[in-house]
Amino acid sequence: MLILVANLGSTSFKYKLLDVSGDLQSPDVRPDDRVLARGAVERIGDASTSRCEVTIGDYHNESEMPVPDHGVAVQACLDQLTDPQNGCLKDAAEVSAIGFKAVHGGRKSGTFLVDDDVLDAMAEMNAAAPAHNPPYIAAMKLLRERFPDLPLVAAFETEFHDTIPEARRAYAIPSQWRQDYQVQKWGFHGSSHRFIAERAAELLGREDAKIISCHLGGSSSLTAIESGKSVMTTMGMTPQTGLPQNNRVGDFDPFALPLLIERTGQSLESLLKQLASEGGLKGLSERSGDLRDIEAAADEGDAKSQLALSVFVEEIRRHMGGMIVAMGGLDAIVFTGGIGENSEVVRQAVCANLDNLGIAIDSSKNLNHRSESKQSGGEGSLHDGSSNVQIWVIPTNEEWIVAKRAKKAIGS
Ligand SMILES: Nc1ncnc2c1ncn2[C@@H]1O[C@H](COP(=O)(O)OP(=O)(O)O)[C@@H](O)[C@H]1O
Ligand SMILES: CC(=O)OP(=O)(O)O
Ligand SMILES: [Mg+2]
Repeated sequence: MLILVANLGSTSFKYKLLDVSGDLQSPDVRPDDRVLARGAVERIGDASTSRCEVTIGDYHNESEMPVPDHGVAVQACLDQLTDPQNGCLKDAAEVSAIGFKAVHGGRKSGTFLVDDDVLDAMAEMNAAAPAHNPPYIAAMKLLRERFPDLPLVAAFETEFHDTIPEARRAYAIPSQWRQDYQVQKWGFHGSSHRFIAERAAELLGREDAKIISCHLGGSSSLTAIESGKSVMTTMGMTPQTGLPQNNRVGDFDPFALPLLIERTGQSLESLLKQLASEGGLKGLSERSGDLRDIEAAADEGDAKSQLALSVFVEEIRRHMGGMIVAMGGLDAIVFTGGIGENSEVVRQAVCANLDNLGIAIDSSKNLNHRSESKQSGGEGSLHDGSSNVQIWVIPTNEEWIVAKRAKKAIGS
């Protein structure tokens, strides 16, 4: 049984075609062995450097081409998959469903077959998730047109956080806003944090561990996980909140807005647009929302890029502290996502000087992680022998979680 999973990130488009036959709970199941095809387009919107990569069976190709938006990326990947020579989707009937790592469904939090009501629910949240929901809706419509007989499944990112206690979900606002308009901390990156919860339990050899999952990428969030369940997360009502994002603001005081309207003469709409596309790491560095560019510039002494890096790290540490107290301890920190998996600079700075809390990173393991974890697909531990808390890098596999959820949603 095959499921195609589409993952439209804020800066990327990734897909995997997965074989989900048989009992997926069995300990013998290895998600990496189930991938029949995968593809990724990075740096979407950064036309000069967008990178496309595709692997279908033994066929592998990497190229650079301008990819201005997710629509072009989805179309390019569909062309690869249906390519008469190397494609593996020549016959759509071979695929049982297309799963989407959908972001904000508002009144719909869970996993659903995509119908007009689901598309409407997502559209109602466009203003809350402007970088995410519109491209998902467009991709769902495109794929529905292209493969009218295939069920489409939306696996919303908020579902994993349904277990967070109310005291950590409620904003201190008039309670009617929460009751009537669901203004609350929803949390996102649920598929990634769930994958980390499952894989970390295997690696630690226990189900009851207290874990901080650091998903750091184009969008970033931390989640505190206790016994496999989300108990606290950094993103709130929308994926603009929590940590500074690539070009979205992160936590911010809404009362700066009336002041800015008064002093700049700009409209609320224009200021919100800037907070959602000119803020975050891009706003701080005035250079780029991509950490690779920021690290390179910081290295050359660029003060704004150095500040962007420091703010990002300080925010991660601030939330980590809150999570350790909320859980009453910590067994493991896991780094994942494009930044978490690749940036030794961020991992080192996040874990620095925490010996008093029993957290000690082995700097040389951290520095050499990329070259030494090739055999294990990028997975590996970074903690020093003296550390009470384990530190891991675990490449995320959001597509695997979405595929499992989609399989259930179509009743298989
Ligand atoms: N080698 C690297 N070093 C540092 N940061 C990296 C590296 N590779 C990717 N990144 C960061 O990861 C981000 C992409 O992360 P990813 O999780 O794939 O994003 P998303 O799903 O949000 O689009 C890039 O924007 C960049 O900031
Ligand atoms: C919130 C979310 O899913 O973010 P991204 O896909 O950009 O990582
Ligand atoms: Mg992502």
